Amino acid sequence: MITKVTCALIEQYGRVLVTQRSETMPQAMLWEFPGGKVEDGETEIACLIREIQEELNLRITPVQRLTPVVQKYDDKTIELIPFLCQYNGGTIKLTEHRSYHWVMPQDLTNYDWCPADIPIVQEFLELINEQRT
Ligand SMILES: Nc1nc2c([nH]c(=O)n2[C@H]2C[C@H](O)[C@@H](COP(=O)(O)OP(=O)(O)OP(=O)(O)O)O2)c(=O)[nH]1
Repeated sequence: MITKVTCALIEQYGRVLVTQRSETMPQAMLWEFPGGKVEDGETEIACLIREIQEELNLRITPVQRLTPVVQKYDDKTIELIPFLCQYNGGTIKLTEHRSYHWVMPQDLTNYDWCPADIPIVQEFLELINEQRT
């Protein structure tokens, strides 16, 4: 069974939002793009909007689906589905995470990422470089 998980690359003023998982979550203390598991009967986009509202109190619009990553962990296999997202409003209130940073793209590789996020960071950096050339 593969668990579908969506995650949001929320951009604002040239930075992207990254969140750190708490001590009590699976993949504890690692950095990720916020999001969560798709519920039965829910679309990926509805899931992401709901999760970002619940976890961060932010309103977003997913605008571009990037390449999903299948990752096996000890207890489960996930398909992590990333979306580039537009920030629409709200002030961050953390309900689950330990912390968050707004990060310049060139600094993204300095974080200790959940394994599934590493290819997503790479794809995001390639996209940004294409936009610049
Ligand atoms: N939200 C999110 N989860 C990620 C990312 N990368 C990554 O490996 N994951 C993993 C961590 C978790 O094992 C799973 C997401 O589930 P979740 O965030 O809803 O975790 P949860 O605390 O509800 O987990 P669980 O106890 O119900 O198993 O995907 C990411 O960028 N964003």
